[in-house]
Amino acid sequence: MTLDIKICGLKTEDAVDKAVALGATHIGFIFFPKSPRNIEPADAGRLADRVRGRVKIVAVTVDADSDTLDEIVDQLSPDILQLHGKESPERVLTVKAVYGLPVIKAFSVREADDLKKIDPYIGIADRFLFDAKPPAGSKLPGGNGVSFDWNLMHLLDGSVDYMLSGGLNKDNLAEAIQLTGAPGIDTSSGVESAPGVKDLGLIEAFFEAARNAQSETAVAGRGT
Ligand SMILES: O=C(O)c1ccccc1NCC(=O)[C@H](O)[C@H](O)COP(=O)(O)O
Repeated sequence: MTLDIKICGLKTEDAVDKAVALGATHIGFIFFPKSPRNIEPADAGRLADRVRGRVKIVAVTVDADSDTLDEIVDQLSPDILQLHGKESPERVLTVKAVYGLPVIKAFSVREADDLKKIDPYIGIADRFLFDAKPPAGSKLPGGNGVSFDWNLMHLLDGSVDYMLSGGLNKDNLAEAIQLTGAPGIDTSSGVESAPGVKDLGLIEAFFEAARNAQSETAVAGRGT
């Protein structure tokens, strides 16, 4: 099985081009004004047009109202909506019905009980994204560059499709993949030189780490 790789919080042509050239399956644009990765819908649309059809375009929003979502969908034409706030199952159903797009529902994780919070969304959200709880004082529900205890993922029903997220970088990716067997991974801070500033060298190193981790996992899995 190939690993889905999402590079999130893109704001520049060179970072978009690099991520896609290296094999990103998903790229994410952040629509959250407090984020250093926030982008205007029209600017995101122009960036997405460079690579449309070669990668899934993900719009990341946080408890966005309908007018905000209308504008984002109109200007960006995303393939997927990532809901990274406290959206209820009913809201997810409404969003899916109105826009006809799949939804990734994000959850923040610190302890085992946090994984149970997905239960009402099973059969509603198309995929889950597990991120770390924001550190105290953070203004951001995601993109904080912190990880959670990946061992918790062993508690998850194996049929749940998800992306692992939170503080992933070139140095910890192999361990995260080997420990969780995640079908998808997502990073933002781990490929940045400063908050909101993507680093082409770090993007390259992240994909190299992903390639190495996948081949090691395949070799390890062969004899079992
Ligand atoms: O990245 C942000 O600034 C952000 C702001 C508000 C909501 C979500 C946000 N990011 C969503 C993502 O999918 C990130 O890639 C994910 O949280 C992991 O981030 P990081 O720990 O920095 O790799």
